[in-house]
Amino acid sequence: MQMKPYRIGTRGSPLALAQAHETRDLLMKAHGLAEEDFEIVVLSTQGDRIIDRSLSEIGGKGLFTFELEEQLADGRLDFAVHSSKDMATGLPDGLGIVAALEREDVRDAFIGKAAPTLAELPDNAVVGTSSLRRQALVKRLRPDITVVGFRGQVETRLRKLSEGQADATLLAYAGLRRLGRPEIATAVIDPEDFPPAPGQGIICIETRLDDRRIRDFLEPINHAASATALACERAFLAVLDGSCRTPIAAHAKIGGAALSFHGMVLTPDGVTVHEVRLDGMAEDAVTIGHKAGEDVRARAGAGFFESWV
Ligand SMILES: NCc1[nH]cc(CCC(=O)O)c1CC(=O)O
Repeated sequence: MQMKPYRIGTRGSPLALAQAHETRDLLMKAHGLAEEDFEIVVLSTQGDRIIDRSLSEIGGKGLFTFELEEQLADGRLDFAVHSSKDMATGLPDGLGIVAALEREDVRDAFIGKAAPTLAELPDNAVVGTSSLRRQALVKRLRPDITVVGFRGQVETRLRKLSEGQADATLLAYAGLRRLGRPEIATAVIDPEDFPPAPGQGIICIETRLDDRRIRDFLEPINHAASATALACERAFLAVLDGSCRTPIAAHAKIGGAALSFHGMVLTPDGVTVHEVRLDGMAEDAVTIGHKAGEDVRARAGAGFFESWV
């Protein structure tokens, strides 16, 4: 019998809290535990506090995890729940992603005020997004469109839309579903045209790699196909992510023992696109992601990743 409650670290945004609760509920079910057996520890991260600049300007993804990782490393937390999409390519020594939950919808949602879909937006419309990937993919499909920075929680972005700061915005459909707000999407975009960020829609759990007890505790809620897709997409990212300013999309589709990978690297203006598709076995997920990354890197040339830094 566990005497002290398991300490789960999370950020405090409504989406982060929904993800922490989902994880706790799965663990309660898997182990026959009660709510009192868990303590949800909410930490504010730099990424939550700095909302007036884009993430690529202020240093990228580790900003959403640093404070959680500090407390993981020194034992104040047992494990932390994250959106995989927000995880840096390299994690601090001694920490690792040890479980992934079943993937939610992988697609991006379009929230249009001027029109319900990207294709139907009027000429020279304005799209609000601070994601370089979404910016590049939008510009690729609609070069006439102007992209403006848009950060903050869902409610903030909807307010900006209603104030007329943009004609449309894009959000992960997974996030809208987890928040119970899927109906605000006016369209859901085909990932073949608009591939997701590596790890999009996958909740992952980070802990100390040497904590056998916690790793065993988390094992029953790990979703094998999800973990495989995540490993593949992160291997692709690891080859390419010279800087967080590179728009990168990656989607590993798992069907039984087979894996089908689709990746893209773009310039932020969407003009230059390097696309890769690679099929293989799910057990070779990391090799496939790595190979796809090497392929894109070779085609893009060394200068590609430094050209706009
Ligand atoms: N960068 C914020 C973030 N991190 C993860 C999600 C969505 C949930 C997910 O992909 O699992 C979001 C919001 C968004 O992109 O709309």
